[in-house]
Amino acid sequence: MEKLVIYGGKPLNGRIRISGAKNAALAILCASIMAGEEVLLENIPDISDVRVMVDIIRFIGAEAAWVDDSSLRIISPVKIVADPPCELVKKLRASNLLLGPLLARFGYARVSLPGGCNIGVRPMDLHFKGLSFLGADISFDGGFALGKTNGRLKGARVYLDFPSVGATENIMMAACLAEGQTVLENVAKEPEIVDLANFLNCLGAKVRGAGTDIIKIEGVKELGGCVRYAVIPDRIEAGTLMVAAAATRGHLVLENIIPPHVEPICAKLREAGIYVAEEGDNLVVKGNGQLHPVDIKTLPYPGFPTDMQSQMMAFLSIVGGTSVIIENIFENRFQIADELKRMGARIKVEGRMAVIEGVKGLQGTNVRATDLRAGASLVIAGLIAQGKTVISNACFIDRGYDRLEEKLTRLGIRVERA
Ligand SMILES: CC(=O)N[C@H]1[C@@H](OP(=O)(O)OP(=O)(O)OC[C@H]2O[C@@H](n3ccc(=O)[nH]c3=O)[C@H](O)[C@@H]2O)O[C@H](CO)[C@@H](O)[C@@H]1O
Ligand SMILES: C=C(OP(=O)(O)O)C(=O)O
Repeated sequence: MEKLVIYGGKPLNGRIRISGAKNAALAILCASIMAGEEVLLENIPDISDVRVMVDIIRFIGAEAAWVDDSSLRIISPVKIVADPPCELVKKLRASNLLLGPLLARFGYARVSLPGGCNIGVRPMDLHFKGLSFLGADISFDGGFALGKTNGRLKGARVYLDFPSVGATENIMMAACLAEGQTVLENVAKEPEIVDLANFLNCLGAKVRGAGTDIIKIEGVKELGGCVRYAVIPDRIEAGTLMVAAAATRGHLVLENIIPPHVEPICAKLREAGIYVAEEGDNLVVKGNGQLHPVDIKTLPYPGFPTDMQSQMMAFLSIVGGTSVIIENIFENRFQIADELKRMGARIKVEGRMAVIEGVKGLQGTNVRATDLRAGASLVIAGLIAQGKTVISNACFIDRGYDRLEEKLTRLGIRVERA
C-alpha cells in the first residue's frame, strides 16, 4: 500500500498550471463511445480514474491512444465486443456513466453497479428512472444493471427529484441519440455538465440549456467525431491548492483556471481573510493577514462544492474561533474529522454538522485517507503540521490529483512516496 509523506511547516509558493477536470474528463470519455468518428481529447488529467476508464472503453472495443501526456485519440467501437469488466467498473464511480451511452448507441448494456469512494449510499435510482422514461428496459441481476431498448430510445420529459450530476449526465447523453425531443428538468448545473454538453454538441448533438435548470435535447440519428476538444480545468484541484496556499500562508499563482467555476471557494476564502484576486488570466492567492472562522454549507453548484469540504475542514482547524460545516450532499463525508483529530484538530461531528474549534497548529503523524478528498485534506493538514505526516491509502489521492508530488515539489514542499 503506497504512502505519501509530507514534510510540513513551509508555505506553498509559486506558479502552477491546473490540469483538466477529473469529473468532466470521465464523463466525456464515456460520451466518446457514442461518437461515429475519431475524437481527439485534450487537457485530460493523468490520474488513476482516467486510466481505469480508458481501460474500460478499450475493453468494450474502443481504440484509445495517448498522443501526448494529456491528449487522447479515441475511435469508438462499431459494436460492443465485451461488457465493461466488473473489476474495473467497481474501481470508480464515473463508470455509472457508461449505461446511457451504451444503451443509446448499441441498445444494450450490462454494467456492474459502480464503486468509488465510500462517502455515502449513492443510489442510482434517478439514472434508472430517467433512462426508463426514455424507453429503456432496466433490470437488475446479481449486482449488475441490465438495460435494453426496443429500437431507438424515445425523447421524453424527465424531472429529477434532486439535481444529481451523474443522472443529469447519463440521461443527457442517452437523449442525444433518442428519437424526438427530451426535456430534463431540475438538472445539475455543474461546469462539468456544461463541458459534457459542449463536447456532445461538438459531435453533432443538439443540447441546449446546460448550466441552467432545464436542458432540452433534440435527438439525432448518429453522432460524428471531433477534431479536438479540450476539457475544462479542474476546479477542485484548483480549490485544493488555493486552500493549501491559504492554510500555509503561502503565495500561489494559478494558471489555466476559469474563475467563475471557483467563485464559491474564493468567496469562502475571502471571508476567512485570504487575499484572492484575478490577475490577467491567472488567479492569485495570498495567505497573509488575520484569519476568521467561517461557516460552510455544501450544496449543488453554484453552492459550495462537497468535493472541497474536507480540504476546508483541514484549513479551518487552525483558524482561531469556531467554524461550522454542514454537509448536505454525502452523509459519510466527515470520516476525515477523526484523522484530523489525530493531528491535533478539535472537531465535533453530529450528524451532518461539524463544529471546528481552531487550534494554534497541527502535528505530523501517521494518518489514513478514507477517500479521495479526505486524502487531499490530509495533504493540507500535513503541509500545515510541524514534522512529518505519513498518509496511507495514497491510492485514493491518485484517483483525482494529476502529478501532485511534482506540483507540490515545484511549490517548495518536500514530499515523498513510501
Ligand atoms: C464522477 C463525478 O462526477 N463525481 C461527482 C458527482 O458524483 P455523483 O454524480 O455520484 O453525485 P450526484 O450529484 O449524483 O449525487 C448527489 C446526491 O444525490 C443522491 N442521488 C444521486 C443519484 C441518484 O440516482 N439518486 C440519489 O439519491 C446522492 O446519493 C447524493 O446524495 O457529483 C458529486 C456532487 O457534486 C461530486 O461530489 C462527485 O465528485
Ligand atoms: C466524490 C468524488 O468522486 P467520485 O464521484 O468519482 O467518487 C470526488 O471527486 O470527490
